[in-house]
Amino acid sequence: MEIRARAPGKIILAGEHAVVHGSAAVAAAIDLYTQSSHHLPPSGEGGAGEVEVDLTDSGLAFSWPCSRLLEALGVTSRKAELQAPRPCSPEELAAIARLVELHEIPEAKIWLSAGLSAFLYLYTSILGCRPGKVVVSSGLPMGAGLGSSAAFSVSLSGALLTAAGVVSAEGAVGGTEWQLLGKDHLELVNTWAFQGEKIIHGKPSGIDNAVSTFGSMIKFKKGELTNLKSGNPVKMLITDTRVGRNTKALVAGVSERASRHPDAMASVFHAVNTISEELSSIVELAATDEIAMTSKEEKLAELMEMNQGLLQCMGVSHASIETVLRSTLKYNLVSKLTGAGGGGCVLTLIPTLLSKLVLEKVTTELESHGFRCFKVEVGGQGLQIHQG
Ligand SMILES: Nc1ncnc2c1ncn2[C@@H]1O[C@H](COP(=O)(O)OP(=O)(O)O)[C@@H](O)[C@H]1O
Ligand SMILES: C[C@@](O)(CCOP(=O)(O)O)CC(=O)O
Ligand SMILES: [Mg+2]
Repeated sequence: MEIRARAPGKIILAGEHAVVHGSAAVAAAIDLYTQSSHHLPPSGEGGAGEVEVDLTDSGLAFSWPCSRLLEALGVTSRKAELQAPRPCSPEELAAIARLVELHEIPEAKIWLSAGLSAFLYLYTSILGCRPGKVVVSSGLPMGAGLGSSAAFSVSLSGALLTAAGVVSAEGAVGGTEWQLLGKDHLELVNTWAFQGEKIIHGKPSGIDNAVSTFGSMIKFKKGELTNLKSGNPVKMLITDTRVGRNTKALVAGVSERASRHPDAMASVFHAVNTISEELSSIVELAATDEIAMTSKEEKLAELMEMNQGLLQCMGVSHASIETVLRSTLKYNLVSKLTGAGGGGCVLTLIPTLLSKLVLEKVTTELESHGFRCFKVEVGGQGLQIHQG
């Protein structure tokens, strides 16, 4: 029996980093997914066998004998904890890191070790040291600000909790083979995925796993989520600068700056909070004619521009991001980084009245710098399950 779960990536329209320090942020799911499938071993294998994970995007697969996992971690899945995950303790994380180190990961792919640790934690906590195989594949660029770490944790948690019989799919997603979970089950998946994000990010706000689990467009503040009903479709061009970076290090860098300049950074975070609040009410306005639409888009663009300035204050912009900003500004288009910054992806707001020709020109110019441009659908479904 195979259980598949797919979870979307996200864009952050306003509020990244500041959201870690309690400000509001606005994010939306995008139609690029990470898929995890869990395969049960043939019945009767009992406690023997292996736990295997195939990370198809990196072309690497890893396995651990169940006896080795049991010896290192003990029986970690306990029924009561399935409903209320306990955070991974430093001792457990160290034991997991030693299990990851048993495999020689090529230096060029060492960033995978955080994802592997999250996998081992989620697998053994949810299914214990039982044999099984998980295959992960993703349409998201990794480490580029589109929330691949959260989509990884959400899809894994969804597949493993379904395999454990703790959550189950109910309604079908119209015209597809995918099914949705009810609200309580989604809440539980989200709580588990947050533990995975903690292993990968260190100190996540929880916004990425929340939007990947629940989908749609959301405002998120201090763990509280508000669904936003976008009055008109929001069109964004995404530019991947292809400059690799690591969210954990960038989040830690902002916290260090905040401890060096607590008052100045508190003002920056406060300003971001105001921008996110304003942006969230503007996206909900339904503009019914061209004049109203243009005015709405101008306001959104201005708020994005202000947010980008504050992200520069936090020290998370990058020369490649600045190149995108300059290139798009030539065409009167506003951009901001999305996610942790330091490279990765940049959003450009595409006004409804923008001609195809201008869009082509700006895309060609961005691609001439070696960047990759693509358009995404914003605000779609969150976690989806397929059993069969
Ligand atoms: N499909 C995947 N397979 C293996 N690891 C993954 C996958 N997706 C994400 N990860 C883990 O998440 C990390 C990237 O997370 P992060 O730095 O937060 O960037 P982002 O979430 O913006 O893509 C990777 O280095 C890896 O450890
Ligand atoms: C910088 C931050 O706000 C978003 C990080 O997103 P990503 O991992 O770069 O996709 C961190 C967080 O909210 O947990
Ligand atoms: Mg991430």
